[in-house]
Amino acid sequence: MTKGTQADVNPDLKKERLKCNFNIQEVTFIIDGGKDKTLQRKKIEDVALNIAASIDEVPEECLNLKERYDNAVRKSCVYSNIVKNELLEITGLEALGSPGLRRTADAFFKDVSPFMLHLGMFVPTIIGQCTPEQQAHWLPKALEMQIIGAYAQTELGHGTFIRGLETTATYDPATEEFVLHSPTLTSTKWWAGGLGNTANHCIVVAQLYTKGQCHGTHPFIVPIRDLDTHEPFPGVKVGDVGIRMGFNTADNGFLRFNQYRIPRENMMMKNAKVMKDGTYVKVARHEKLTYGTMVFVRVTLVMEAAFNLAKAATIAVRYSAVRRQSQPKPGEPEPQILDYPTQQHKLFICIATAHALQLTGLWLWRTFEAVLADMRKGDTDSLPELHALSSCLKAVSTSDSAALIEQCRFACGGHGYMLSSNLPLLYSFVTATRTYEGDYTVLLLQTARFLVKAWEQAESGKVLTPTVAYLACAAAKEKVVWSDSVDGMIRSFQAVAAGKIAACAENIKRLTKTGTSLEDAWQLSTVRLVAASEAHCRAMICQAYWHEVTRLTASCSASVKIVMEQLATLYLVYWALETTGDLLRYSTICESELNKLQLKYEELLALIRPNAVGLVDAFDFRDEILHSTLGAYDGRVYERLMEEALKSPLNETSVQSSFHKYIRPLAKGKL
Ligand SMILES: CCCCC/C=C\C/C=C\C/C=C\C/C=C\C/C=C\C=C\C(=O)SCCNC(=O)CCNC(=O)[C@H](O)C(C)(C)COP(=O)(O)OP(=O)(O)OC[C@H]1O[C@@H](n2cnc3c(N)ncnc32)[C@H](O)[C@@H]1OP(=O)(O)O
Ligand SMILES: Cc1cc2nc3c(=O)[nH]c(=O)nc-3n(C[C@H](O)[C@H](O)[C@H](O)COP(=O)(O)OP(=O)(O)OC[C@H]3O[C@@H](n4cnc5c(N)ncnc54)[C@H](O)[C@@H]3O)c2cc1C
Repeated sequence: MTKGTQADVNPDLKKERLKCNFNIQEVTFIIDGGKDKTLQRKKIEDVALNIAASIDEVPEECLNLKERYDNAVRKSCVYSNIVKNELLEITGLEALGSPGLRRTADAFFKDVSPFMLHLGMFVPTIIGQCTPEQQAHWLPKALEMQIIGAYAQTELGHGTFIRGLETTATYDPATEEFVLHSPTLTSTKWWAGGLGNTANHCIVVAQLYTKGQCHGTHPFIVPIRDLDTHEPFPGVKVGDVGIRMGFNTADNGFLRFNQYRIPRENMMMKNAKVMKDGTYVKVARHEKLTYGTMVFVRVTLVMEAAFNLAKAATIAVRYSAVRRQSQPKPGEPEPQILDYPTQQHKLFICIATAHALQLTGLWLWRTFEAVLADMRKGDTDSLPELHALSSCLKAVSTSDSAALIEQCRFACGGHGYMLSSNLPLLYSFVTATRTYEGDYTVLLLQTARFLVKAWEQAESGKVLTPTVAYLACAAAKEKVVWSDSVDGMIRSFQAVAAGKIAACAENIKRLTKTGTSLEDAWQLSTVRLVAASEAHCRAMICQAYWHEVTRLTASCSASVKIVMEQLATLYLVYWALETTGDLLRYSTICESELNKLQLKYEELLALIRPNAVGLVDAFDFRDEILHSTLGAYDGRVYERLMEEALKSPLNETSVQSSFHKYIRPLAKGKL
C-alpha cells in the first residue's frame, strides 16, 4: 500500500479508517495464510516494486498491439531477472507459487506477461510429468530462462475433449525419434499462451503411436524455434491467434507440424515410457495422471479468483467511500454512496466471497499437497476426490469472481467504465478463467460423475470420502429442519445438494429402466447434474469457509473474530436468500423464517459498514498493484482521473489532423 502522508488522504477515507474497530494486520495475516507469509510477501514486494515503479513511460493501454507486445516482452525480461536473481533467493523454488510473486507480477503487467505460461504451466509440467533425469536436463534451463516454453494442448477443433485431439506423435525406432504431425486444419494447436511469438519450446500433447498402436494422449517437449535466430524450425508453423477480449499481451498462439522429428527422450516419461525398440510401458497407477498439470492449475485458480476479486472489491469500496451522490434527505449533504444499503449489498458480498475463496483455496492447496504426498508413495486412492473437488471449486470460484468483479464495476458507475479504474481489464482477464483450464459446465459435470457414484454408495451404506460424507445423513430423504444458526444453514445447504444429487440419480435410474441407454440418460439429466454439482460446491465452500474462520480466529483478538464471523455469516445468509426456492423444497424453512433471514442480512450489512474500508485495507494491496484511479489508498479519485485523462494521446494537441482532413472539408461541402 502506498500510504503517502496523511495530509494527502481524502478526508472521507481518513474518517473511515478511524471508524475501523479491528486490527487490520491480524486480518492480513489470516488472508495470507500466516504472519510469516505476509512478511515474505512484503519482502518480495519491496524488492520488485522499486523497479516496477518506473517501468512504463506510456500507459500500456495507449500503445498499439505490436508496441504492447514488445513492451510486455521487455518488462517480462526485467521481471524474470528479478525472479531469477532476487525472488528465488528469498524462498527457493517455492517462490514460483507464492502470493508475493503473483502480486508483484501485477505491478509490472496490467494485462498479462507473455512469460506467464512458462512459469504457470511449462515449468510445473516439467516438474509433474518428467522423470528425475529429464527434470535435471530441462528444469535448470527453464528456470534460468535459457529456454522459454508454452503448453499446447488445445487444438482448433478440440479443447474440452482431450481424448479427441488429432496431433500425432508416431515413434520411429529406426532413428529413435517421434514424428509430430498435424494431419488436419482442426488439429492445429490453438490458444497456448506465450506460443505465438515468444516461446522457443513447447509442451505438446499428442496421440502417441508406436508399433502401429495408439496409446492415447501424452505430453512431449518440443523445440520449435532456433535459440539464436528465433526462426521456427522447418516443419513447424507458428503464429499469433489474433486479437482477443483480453490477454492481448499473453501471446496466445497456433502451431502446426509437418512430419517434424524430435528425439525419443523428449517424451515426458514419468507416467509412461516408449523404449528404444518402440515398446510402450505404462508406469503410472492411474489412467489420468497425465492430466496432472490441469489439476494443479485448477487448484491454484481458486486463490487466483479470490485475489482478483479482492482487488476489485478494494477499488469499489474505497471509491464508494469517496464518492458522494444524491440527496435522500432534503437539505442534508449528499451521502457517501457506501451508505446506501443497495451499495453495501453489491459490495460486502464481494469482500466476503474473496475471504471465502481465499480460505477455501488455502484448504484446497493443503488437500492437494496431501494427495501429492500419497501419490509419491504410490497411493492414488484420493485422486478421484481431488479431481472432483478441484473441478467444481475451479468452476464456481472463477464464475463467482468474474460476476462479482463486473458487479464492482457497476458499483462504480461511469468511472468504473474507465480503463484507468482497472475494472474493465480485470474483468476481461478473469472472465477467461471460467473457460480456460476446463470450461465451467464441463468441470461441474466431472464433479457430478463423482457425486452420483457417491450417492449410490451412500444408499448402499458404504463409507464415504470426507467431502461427500454428508450424503450418508441425507439418504433418509426427509426434509432437513431449518435453523438460521451457522451449523443449521450449512446442514440445509448440504440437504439441498443431497436432494438434487438424489433426484439426478433417480432420474437416470428411471430413464434406464424404461430402455434409455445410460449415456442418453446421463445427457438427459445434465441440466440437473450441473445444478446439483453447483449446490454441492456451494455447501462445501460454506463449510470450509466457516471451519477455517473458526480455526484461524481461535487465537485472534475478539474484534477480529467478530468481524470475520460477521462476513462469513453474511456469505451464508446471502446464499440462503439467493436459493430460497431450493430451501423451500429441501428444508422446513417457511415464510416467517425467510423474513427473519432477510432482516438478519440487512442487520449484517449495517454491522459491517463501519469496517468496510478497514476490511479492504486488510487485503493490503499496494497502489502499484491495483493500478486504479478509483482505488488508490489516498482516495484522490478526481485528481487521478484528470491526471490519467491528460495522458491520453488524444490530448497531445488541441486540434487533431482529422479536423483539417475531414471535418472542415465536410462543413464546407468539399468532401
Ligand atoms: C515472468 C513473468 C511471469 C509472471 C507470472 C507470474 C505468476 C503467474 C501465476 C499465476 C497465474 C494464474 C494462472 C496461470 C495459468 C494458466 C493461465 C492460462 C492458460 C490456460 C491454459 C489451458 O487452458 S491448458 C488446457 C486446459 N484444458 C482443459 O482443461 C480441458 C478440459 N478437459 C478435460 O479435463 C478432460 O477432457 C475431461 C475431464 C473433460 C474429460 O476427460 P476424459 O479423458 O474424456 O475423461 P472422462 O470424462 O471419460 O472420464 C474418465 C474418468 O477419468 C476421470 N478424470 C478425468 N479427468 C481427471 C483428472 N484430471 N484427474 C483424475 N481423474 C480424472 C473422470 O472423473 C472419470 O472417472 P470415472 O470414470 O471414475 O467417473
Ligand atoms: C485466454 C485463454 C487462454 C488459454 N490458454 C491455453 C493454453 O495456454 N494452452 C492450451 O492448451 N489451451 C489454452 N486455452 C484453451 C482452453 O483450455 C479451452 O478453450 C477450454 O478448455 C475450453 O475448451 P473449448 O474452447 O474447446 O470449448 P468447447 O469445449 O468447445 O466449449 C464450447 C461450449 O460447449 C460446451 N460443452 C463442451 N463439451 C461439453 C460436454 N461434454 N457437455 C456439455 N457441454 C459441453 C461448453 O460448456 C461450452 O459452453 C486458453 C483459452 C483461453 C480463453
